[in-house]
Amino acid sequence: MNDRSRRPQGKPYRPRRPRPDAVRELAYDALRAVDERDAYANLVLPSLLREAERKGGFDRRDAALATELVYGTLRRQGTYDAVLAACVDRPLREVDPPVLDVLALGAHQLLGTRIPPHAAVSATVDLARAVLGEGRAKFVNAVLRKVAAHDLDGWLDRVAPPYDEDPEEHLAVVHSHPRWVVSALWDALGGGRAGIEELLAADNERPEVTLVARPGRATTEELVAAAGGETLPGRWSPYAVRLTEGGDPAALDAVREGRAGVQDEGSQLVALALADAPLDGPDARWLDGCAGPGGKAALLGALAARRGAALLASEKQPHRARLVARSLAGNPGPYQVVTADGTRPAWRAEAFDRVLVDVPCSGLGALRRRPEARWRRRPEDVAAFAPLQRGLLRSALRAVRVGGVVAYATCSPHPAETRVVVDDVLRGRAGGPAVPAEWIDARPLLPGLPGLGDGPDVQLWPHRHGTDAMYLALLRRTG
Ligand SMILES: C[S@@+](CC[C@H](N)C(=O)[O-])C[C@H]1O[C@@H](n2cnc3c(N)ncnc32)[C@H](O)[C@@H]1O
Repeated sequence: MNDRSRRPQGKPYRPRRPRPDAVRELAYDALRAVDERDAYANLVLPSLLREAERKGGFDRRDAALATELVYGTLRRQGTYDAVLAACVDRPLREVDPPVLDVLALGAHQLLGTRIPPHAAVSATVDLARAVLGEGRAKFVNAVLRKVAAHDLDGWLDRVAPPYDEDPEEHLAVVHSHPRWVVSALWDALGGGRAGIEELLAADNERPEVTLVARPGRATTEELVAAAGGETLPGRWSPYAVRLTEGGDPAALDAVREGRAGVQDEGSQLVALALADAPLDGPDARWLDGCAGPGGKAALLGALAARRGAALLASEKQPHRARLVARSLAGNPGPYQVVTADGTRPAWRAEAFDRVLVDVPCSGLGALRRRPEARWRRRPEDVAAFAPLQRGLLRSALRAVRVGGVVAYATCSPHPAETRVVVDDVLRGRAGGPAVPAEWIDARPLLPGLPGLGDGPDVQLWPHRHGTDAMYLALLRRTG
């Protein structure tokens, strides 16, 4: 008698259809949202995690694994695509996107984690059965068995061209960046192979969560005590605390009450350098012309309050202006939040003593924070920002009084968004009159930071400074 004949009469046979484990199912849902709806992983994942925790049976370790699977799969997508292309007998663009997402999730478990290979394959095939069906699960199984034949280094030897033959393509595959991004970052950084490799590797690391204790509102000691031991002081900013074990910043009272916030040290340094730039004459009116969502505005507001200065925080997008208002709520000194287009300002010329314009940009300096961003950006995006960046800088220079200081900042190191924009505006190139202004050497305003180059502007780097790749130019209006 075989097993089949022993089944109780009347109960229909159902092939085994195991439930995939909840962690992988959640990771797959996040990858689909990023792929299908252009969602941002750092927004979609927390909401999926909250939902899973609400339903129960999903603990902190599950959340950590799901986060690692989603972020790692997205960051390493370029490398995994090269590996998968070698294991699939048709072009990857002919493979359905949901199947590719499952394959990439499996490849990450096999090549980028310590999950044992048999567990990585079987858990991913279970997921495939549930979300793709039996036929495609067999395909997933066959492909992942091929992927499992080598470790990551073994695959890189096979799929990346030798560095000597094609350095940019080699780095693109090994460090999982689009080739044009490798090229752009290398141009901006300069130097040889070691530096660019360190930068690309830093982009693939999960950044520490850094907090800012807004001066006069919270102290770093308070944050360290509340965070419970797993912290380090900031590398450069006296107001920074690093949560070395991650942790949940929203659980801290100071963060919930807006007295502290989550803020990369690079962003803190931009606000501090503007506040500390030498100034003759009055120092009473400060402007943040591109304030949303409000991180730098909140630090500037606290610094301005200590000096008896007032801050005007302006933002074009109404929903982002609301976020600015939230981040400034409770600021101890005078401030106002307005919704305004910074290129057609609602304020008088020469009304301010210090002005920040942290302009919209390609974000190539913050790739470690947004794992999918590098695959979404296109080379033409970089040039597309330039007219707006020039317009905002010109308006900022008109808004500041003679002798006052403007800080121009980007979270991109691309010269077309940084030095070229500033030079164009100072020289009256690219469609606008020259505004009389001179450079201020920004380097002494970032004390202790190594490798700041020849100045007068400053470019920060993740691999050198542990910050996002923020750019800062400081200018003084001269006429
Ligand atoms: C890089 S973000 C600023 C980040 C902000 N300084 C912070 O630290 O939270 C640039 C901001 O400029 C805003 N923006 C874009 N075009 C603008 C314009 N014409 N005038 C004013 N703000 C603008 C964007 O909506 C975005 O919120």
